[in-house]
Amino acid sequence: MVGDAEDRLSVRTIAAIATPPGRGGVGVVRISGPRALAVGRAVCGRSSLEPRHCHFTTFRDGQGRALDQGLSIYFPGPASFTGEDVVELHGHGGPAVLQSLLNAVLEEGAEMAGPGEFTRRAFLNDRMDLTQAEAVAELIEADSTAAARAAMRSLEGEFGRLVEELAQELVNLRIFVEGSLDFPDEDVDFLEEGRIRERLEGLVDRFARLRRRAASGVRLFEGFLVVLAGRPNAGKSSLLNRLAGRESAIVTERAGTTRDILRETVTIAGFPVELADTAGLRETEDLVEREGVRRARDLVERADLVVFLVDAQAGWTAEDAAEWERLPADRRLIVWTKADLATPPESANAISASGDPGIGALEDTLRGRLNVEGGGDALGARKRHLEILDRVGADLEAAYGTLEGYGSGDLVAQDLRRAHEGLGEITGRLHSDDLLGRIFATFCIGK
Ligand SMILES: Nc1nc2c(c(=O)[nH]1)N(C=O)[C@@H](CNc1ccc(C(=O)N[C@@H](CCC(=O)O)C(=O)O)cc1)CN2
Ligand SMILES: Nc1nc2c(ncn2[C@@H]2O[C@H](COP(=O)(O)OP(=O)(O)OP(=O)(O)O)[C@@H](O)[C@H]2O)c(=O)[nH]1
Ligand SMILES: [Mg+2]
Repeated sequence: MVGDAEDRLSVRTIAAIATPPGRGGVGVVRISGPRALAVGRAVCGRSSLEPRHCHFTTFRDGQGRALDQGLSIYFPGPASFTGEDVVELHGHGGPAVLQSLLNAVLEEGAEMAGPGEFTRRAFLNDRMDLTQAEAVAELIEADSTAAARAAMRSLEGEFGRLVEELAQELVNLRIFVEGSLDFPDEDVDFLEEGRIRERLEGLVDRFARLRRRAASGVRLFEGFLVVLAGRPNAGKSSLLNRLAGRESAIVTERAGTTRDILRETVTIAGFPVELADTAGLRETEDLVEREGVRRARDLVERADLVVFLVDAQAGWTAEDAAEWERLPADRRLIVWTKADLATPPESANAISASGDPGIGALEDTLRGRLNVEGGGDALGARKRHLEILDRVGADLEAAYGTLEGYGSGDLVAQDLRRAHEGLGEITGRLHSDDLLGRIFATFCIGK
């Protein structure tokens, strides 16, 4: 018991300003750890704080100087955000007053929290799994309601639950396959009895659906890069301005107007899309323009989609054909411009500054090509998750392939074990200090 008490006290009591820097109506200092109540009582000058009640208090420093008036709340562990004793001081939201409140708390023995340390503790105290802890950060980072909704699905545990369900099914399969290894003579029977093949098929399907929903969630945060490319004067800058809804780029009748890359972010079906206007593609002696063309060609390589604009009046030239051939074949789209001056080929994507055809059809085409329709069931996720899901997917495919091939239980078992371990890294069932360090380092202090 003495050991327990010592363990408990060796845990640092942490504190930080939980509200963003700057001025606001209210600002919050949060304290968590074994000494939270003692620290809170001292700063609030009260001998008691009733659990989960709001108290109106004058906060004071060690010399009894009044710092602020506010509300204090005590959440006894484990029924708190971190699972530890938590005290919150809700003061006024000014930088100096909050800093003085935090200083008083630190003087009473609390220590400054590191980035994400509150949420890290919530995870380590089993208040949430790793997908939920990461969803807290995603929810805070979300810039669109669609992204926030996806983060909320993960915060409520949907992502973690789906991963756990798949992991459970993997356990069941592993029991059958590894069981078959102990009885090599009955190899085939064991595998037959467990209907391993159908179940693995089902697992691969469910897994692919989860992968798609997580990828959609990552996209909601990271967005798409759409590059407007084409010959000089094709109308790239004009299109950028129309899609952005403002006169962002210089438009003139002179070919070679744009040299720098110009970026505007728009929202398509809830996804952030970065549009990049680029220098018209051509060989040129002009030093500045040549650098612009080089940058345009570089950016095209990183685009999720290249919209290749062709001047309908000038028609499809040999130069257009040559430039089109240089674009990545699976990520390019032709759009005819200046449809008010000449008729583009039938059923081609066409736009015109005159408004007929308008930009609505092009936006629909972009939606389709970027495949954003599936955003409605997105799960808040990060690149880290996709990397793991890709690895696990490859393991499952390998297991299936082996089973199809010659049914060696040994290799199948190995692949399934690897897949199972991968899923553990998502929820944090398997975690290292190093992994947690990398994840929580990206959080803000006070979270
Ligand atoms: N003032 C304040 N607002 C906040 C937070 C906070 O820490 N403080 N949060 C921080 O991110 C979020 C809310 N998260 C929280 C999660 C759990 C508990 C909590 O006390 N849980 C207990 C009791 C639950 C209950 O009464 O039903 C528990 O789970 O046992 C509190 C906040 C957003 N708003
Ligand atoms: N009539 C008509 N003129 C257009 C249309 N789109 C662009 N233009 C004109 O075409 C000229 C070139 O347009 P820009 O948008 O600057 O073309 P760009 O592709 O950015 O050209 P560079 O920056 O030189 O590569 C300007 O005079 C525009 O007003 C259109 O749909 N109809
Ligand atoms: Mg331009």
